[in-house]
Amino acid sequence: MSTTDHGACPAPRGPVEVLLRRLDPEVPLPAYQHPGDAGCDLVTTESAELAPGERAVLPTGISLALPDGYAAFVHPRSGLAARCGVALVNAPGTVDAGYRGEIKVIVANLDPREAVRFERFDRIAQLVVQQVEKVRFREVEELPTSARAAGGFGSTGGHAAGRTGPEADSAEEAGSIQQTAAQQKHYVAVGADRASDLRGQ
Ligand SMILES: O=c1ccn([C@H]2C[C@H](O)[C@@H](COP(=O)(O)OP(=O)(O)OP(=O)(O)O)O2)c(=O)[nH]1
Repeated sequence: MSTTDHGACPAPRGPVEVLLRRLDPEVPLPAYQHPGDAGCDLVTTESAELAPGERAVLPTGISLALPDGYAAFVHPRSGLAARCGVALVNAPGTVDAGYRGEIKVIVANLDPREAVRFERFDRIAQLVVQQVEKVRFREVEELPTSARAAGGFGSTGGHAAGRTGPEADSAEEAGSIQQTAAQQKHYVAVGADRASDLRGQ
């Protein structure tokens, strides 16, 4: 469909070709699960077990040559995060266009009580490839004004705005302890799905 058929909507772009090398001959190629998905899944080629609070750097068995002007970002999988407490320590990990080494995933088990186990070829993260701008910094004495100015870190209200003094802090603390107990009940309820989420079944 051309641009004129849709008014202001640009025509969809075709996929960008990215050169990929398998470092493990059996590793499946990263694949998008659904049309329209932003990320394709990365698997671990090594099994691993992480105790609560432990982290590991897991190999994916692939390396890439991204075109200039692109980068790939290693993002967490929300199902693993919600069901197992698995996070990526450096999320999102940045894979530079010039990097030719194996892509690795730095996983951490944030669950306070349960270990998490990854088997070979479990899907542990997703890779989002994006165009990135190269900028040239120009130093100035003063920046142009803006509506937000230097406001940040809760300046528009909400959770962080309440934490202003010792009393507010202890009320927050009591609230968060209650919340943790409620969350732990929820973890037990969803725990049965932990294994299936790793494999996406
Ligand atoms: O989650 C990640 C993050 C990075 N990398 C690879 C690709 C990236 O191009 C390279 C370097 O990453 P980064 O620049 O984040 O690391 P650094 O600690 O700044 O190291 P360096 O000094 O090598 O740039 O490591 C991964 O495989 N997985």
